[in-house]
Amino acid sequence: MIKKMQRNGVRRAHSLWCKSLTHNLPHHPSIDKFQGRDYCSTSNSCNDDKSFGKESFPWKRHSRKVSQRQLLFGNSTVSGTLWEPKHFHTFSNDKKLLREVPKFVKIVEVGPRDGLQNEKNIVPTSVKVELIRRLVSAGLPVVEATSFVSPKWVPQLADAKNVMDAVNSLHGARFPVLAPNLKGFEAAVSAGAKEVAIFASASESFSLTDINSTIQESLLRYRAVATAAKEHSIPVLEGAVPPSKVAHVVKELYDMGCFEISLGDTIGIGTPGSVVPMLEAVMAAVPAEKLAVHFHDTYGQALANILVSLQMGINIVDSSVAGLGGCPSYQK
Ligand SMILES: CC(C)(COP(=O)([O-])OP(=O)([O-])OC[C@H]1O[C@@H](n2cnc3c(N)ncnc32)[C@H](O)[C@@H]1OP(=O)([O-])[O-])[C@@H](O)C(=O)NCCC(=O)NCCSC(=O)C[C@@](C)(O)CC(=O)[O-]
Repeated sequence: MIKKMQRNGVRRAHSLWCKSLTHNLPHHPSIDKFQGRDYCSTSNSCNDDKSFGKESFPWKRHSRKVSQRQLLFGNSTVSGTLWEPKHFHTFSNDKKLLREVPKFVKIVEVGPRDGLQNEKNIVPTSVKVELIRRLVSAGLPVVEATSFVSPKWVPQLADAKNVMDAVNSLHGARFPVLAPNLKGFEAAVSAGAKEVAIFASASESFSLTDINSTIQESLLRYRAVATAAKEHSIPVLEGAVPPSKVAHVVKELYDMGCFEISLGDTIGIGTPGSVVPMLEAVMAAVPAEKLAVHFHDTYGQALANILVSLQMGINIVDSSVAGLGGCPSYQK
């Protein structure tokens, strides 16, 4: 996101913001990156994408061989809804467009979790904690602090308990953590977490790669987490990923009691042309106020995607400090 902002000429405001957060943090390659020495990071990087298995991704970048019209109307599940005449009318002729953007937008900062989970070098706990402290003092109301996932799968966040021990003494923000199963949920609760986020994929192949289970198995697992969370009065968020079955998975998670569902374009291939129909489908199943969006700027589309989401009534947006981010299961 930050990279895109730089290209659009608003670098100063944002690089100052990032710098104030990361200035004087102990020397570490990941932190050096925040400080501008190397912005080409993880899944937000300029590297090319790859697909998962044989499943087709409606959000996936289309081949350049198809015509522009096919690009927009392609035969995927997201075909062309944005660009039907009614949408042209709404988006290009309606002078009230900007007034339709929500008056209040909540930013959910996921850098310490999504950003650092994919760093090659493991960031020391003290640096993570200092970063979180600075994000809170910058005024961010929600900072995803870490993940209680298997350290074999994500060694970068193996210090989740220690991070939470330190974060528990910080005030002024909420600190949700990720939990992929009951084991993670229980560890999160004993470490003092007050909110957990679960993450389900709408893609079978991605689900297998990321959490070693089918979508159905993951939903069963999450039902157990949601039930345990209700018993502890702990709110559950959800970070869903890609394409075709998004609305179905989102509805399942909503019915399970998730209070907020973040729609993640994990590999950064979303464009307004795919985001609008995806949101239309999801918003037909779940109220807009329950939804958040989570974009990666891999191909420079994050700001455009955020804008159309705001215009459609979404008012919760995930951010990641310095544009860090990426999913360890998705390696280029
Ligand atoms: C889900 C599992 C655990 C399945 O992994 P598995 O290997 O199938 O698990 P298992 O149940 O067979 O257990 C294997 C071992 O892991 C342990 N284990 C089991 N669970 C836990 C736990 N919670 N915490 C700590 N340890 C755990 C368990 O105790 C056992 O230990 P052993 O007996 O071998 O010593 C694994 O696949 C996993 O941890 N995956 C996490 C992957 C991940 O974090 N991905 C990134 C998050 S998603 C994301 O970034 C996208 C998002 C949300 O940001 C949106 C966007 O970016 O767009």
